[in-house]
Amino acid sequence: MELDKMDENEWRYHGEGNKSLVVSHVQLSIVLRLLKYPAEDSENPPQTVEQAFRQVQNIVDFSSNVMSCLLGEKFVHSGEVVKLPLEFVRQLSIKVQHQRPAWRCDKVMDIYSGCALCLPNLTSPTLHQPTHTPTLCIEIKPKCGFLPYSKHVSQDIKTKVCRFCMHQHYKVAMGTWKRRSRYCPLDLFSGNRQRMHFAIRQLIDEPQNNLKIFKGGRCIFSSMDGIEDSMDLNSLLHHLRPYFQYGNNRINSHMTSKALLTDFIQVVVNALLSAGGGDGGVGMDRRGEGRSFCEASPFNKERTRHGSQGSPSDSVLYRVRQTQMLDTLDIEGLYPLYRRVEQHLRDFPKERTRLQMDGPYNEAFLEKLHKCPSEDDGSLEYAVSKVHQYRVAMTAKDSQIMVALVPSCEEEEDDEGLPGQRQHRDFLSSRPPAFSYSVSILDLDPKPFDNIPRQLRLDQNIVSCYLRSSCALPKGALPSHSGIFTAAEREDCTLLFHPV
Ligand SMILES: O=P(O)(O)O[C@@H]1[C@@H](OP(=O)(O)O)[C@H](OP(=O)(O)O)[C@H](O)[C@H](OP(=O)(O)O)[C@H]1OP(=O)(O)O
Ligand SMILES: Nc1ncnc2c1ncn2[C@@H]1O[C@H](COP(=O)(O)OP(=O)(O)OP(=O)(O)O)[C@@H](O)[C@H]1O
Repeated sequence: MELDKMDENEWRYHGEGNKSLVVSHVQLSIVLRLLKYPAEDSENPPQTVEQAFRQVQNIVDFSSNVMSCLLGEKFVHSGEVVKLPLEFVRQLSIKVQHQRPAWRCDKVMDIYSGCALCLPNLTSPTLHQPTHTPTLCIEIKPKCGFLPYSKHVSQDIKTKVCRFCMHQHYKVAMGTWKRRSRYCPLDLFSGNRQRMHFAIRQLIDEPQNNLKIFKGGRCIFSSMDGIEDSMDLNSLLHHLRPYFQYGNNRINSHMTSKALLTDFIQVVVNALLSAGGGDGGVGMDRRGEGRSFCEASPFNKERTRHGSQGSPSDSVLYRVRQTQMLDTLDIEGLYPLYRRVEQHLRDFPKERTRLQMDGPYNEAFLEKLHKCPSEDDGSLEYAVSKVHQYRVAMTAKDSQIMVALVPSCEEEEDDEGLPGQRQHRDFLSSRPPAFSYSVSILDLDPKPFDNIPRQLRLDQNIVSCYLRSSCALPKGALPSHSGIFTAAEREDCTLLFHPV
């Protein structure tokens, strides 16, 4: 890629989240991830070019020096900061505007700084021996996979029902989504194949922003139109069918939709549970802590034949969950420590730099993260360490897992994997046809220190809303798939939520 000869026609809209917009190159297997700003800032850039550059560099450093050590290098692609010509960025912004989902247009692409992150395109990895079959890619945003076990948790419900399942009630009440998802992260992270299968099936039924499927680098299944349902199961099955017609199925050219979906999910489960060997990151083993079932999950516990032992310690799920569990105190226990740090910074503003509240994310930061007294000794250092650990856990709770699959055939069995991606590659050799695969973790940006009060408010709102809506359900009734709150009640909700 020659930065001085950038042509917007060689790039297309790929996707976006809350903070960044991603475009992919039409030929090369790379993407550019550009910052987004609130639309009201579109006339005046909210930060200088230097600040934008620092922000993107911080993302790279946080990913490569911190998250990669915890999650395992093989899963993490930190990319590099690039400085793009402003005219190219402006033209690109115009070109992609009409493809952006309306619900994301409260933010605009940064057209002022020219800074972007260049990453390998994980939805269409280049193969040493190119195959004619396009890569199939599944992106899952699993969210928090454990129940808090901290003594600081004030509401018993938080130790029984997971944050995602409670949050679903709040999202529906607020009109974010029309229906609640029946996906539960504790099922996905359980390591139990039946529960994982069930979890992925629920994601397919109600993808929200937790599931996207790509074929040949193009998104073929998601609910990116927000509350308008855009996903179509039949169309997904149509795309999947050629990958799963095998043996007798191929000859008979008929495979039931159920069998097709079962095989597809099985391949994804295999990839999520598989190892990849090598480095495994440096997380703490907390597998035994906390309950492993969420009471709101519709998965019937009786169906679990062999219990849930947790995922293998070298799998992506294990690494993500271990890192999430650096949130040992829960937001309720963390908040007083945030206040301790905040008070100190108010008294000594220059300390913000020494304490690395906004980076740099280097070895010294990692050391602060690890060197934490086991008990609160009342020190600033303890509070800072815990705040840093919490922010790292937040990043892991909001990250995405990308599984890229390519059907493997004998001629390809000697190649060296999915190049451009340092992670492992293996053959999934169970009943469905063998696939070579790569697993990556995306969106490993640092979460700002100043977001912590918002986290506490959101936590209180979610719990209040859940308690209110679960009281509204008849005893023993399964959660319904419709909003519980009227517009007036929604207003009322806010009165219940305690201000911080
Ligand atoms: O707080 P949560 O759990 O709702 O997570 C936010 C996500 O909402 P979700 O519940 O996944 O739909 C939210 O995702 P959406 O915009 O809803 O797709 C963002 O990922 C947000 O992160 P950031 O502020 O952009 O860095 C996320 O905020 P952080 O809490 O990670 O800062
Ligand atoms: N390296 C990559 N290769 C392929 N696709 C990518 C890559 N990075 C991001 N994407 C796609 O772009 C989308 C948006 O990226 P990302 O999740 O990083 O945005 P974000 O704004 O940080 O998200 P969030 O809402 O969590 O803050 C992803 O969901 C994914 O589909």
